[in-house]
Amino acid sequence: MKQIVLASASPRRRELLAQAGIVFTVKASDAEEVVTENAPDKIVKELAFLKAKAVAEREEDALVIGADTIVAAEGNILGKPHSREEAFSMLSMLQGKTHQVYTGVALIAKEAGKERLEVFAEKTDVTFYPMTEKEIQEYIDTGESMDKAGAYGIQGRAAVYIQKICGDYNNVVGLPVAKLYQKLKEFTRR
Ligand SMILES: Cc1cn([C@H]2C[C@H](O)[C@@H](COP(=O)(O)OP(=O)(O)OP(=O)(O)O)O2)c(=O)[nH]c1=O
Repeated sequence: MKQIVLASASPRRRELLAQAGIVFTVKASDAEEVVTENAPDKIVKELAFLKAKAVAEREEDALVIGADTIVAAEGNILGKPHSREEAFSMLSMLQGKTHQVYTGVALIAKEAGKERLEVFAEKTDVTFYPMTEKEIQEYIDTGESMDKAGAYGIQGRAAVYIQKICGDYNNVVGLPVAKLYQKLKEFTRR
């Protein structure tokens, strides 16, 4: 099989892909993340594609994987917070309710001058217990908010506020490895 390249700077995506037993190299994407879509599943697919494309342009014979994660809550699209205040308002929106986490994945295979593309999105519902203002402030103090969509990481201290999830846990952490593995099987068979 041709070389697999993960177009991501995210240590979590790296760990999840390695956990799936996939051998790969990492080349962080410098894609400009410009969104033209409105629906959350379309946004993550668009961004995953842009990230994969930026790396695939520099490859001759490789299968490049790009991914993007966002949170959708009551019509709002939440990416990474830019400030403490923004993190506070995101978590205030999420506490005591159910929201959706979307991860888009783009696969671009380049071989003998030809290019093939597969893009998909996976959704997971996440329900938060209610949080007091003090708990939200204390959570932000942990420093776990800033590099994560929706200002929380299910895999860290925020775990104590997760009442339930419906769907793939790994999708929330940033990469739906099970679906990706299935898609990779199909993709490399073709
Ligand atoms: C909701 C949630 C998000 N996240 C993370 C996954 C993503 O890494 C991040 C969303 O940012 P992304 O822009 O999807 O990815 P990234 O900038 O971290 O990495 P790259 O673009 O180089 O691939 O939020 C968690 O780790 N845990 C969670 O519970």
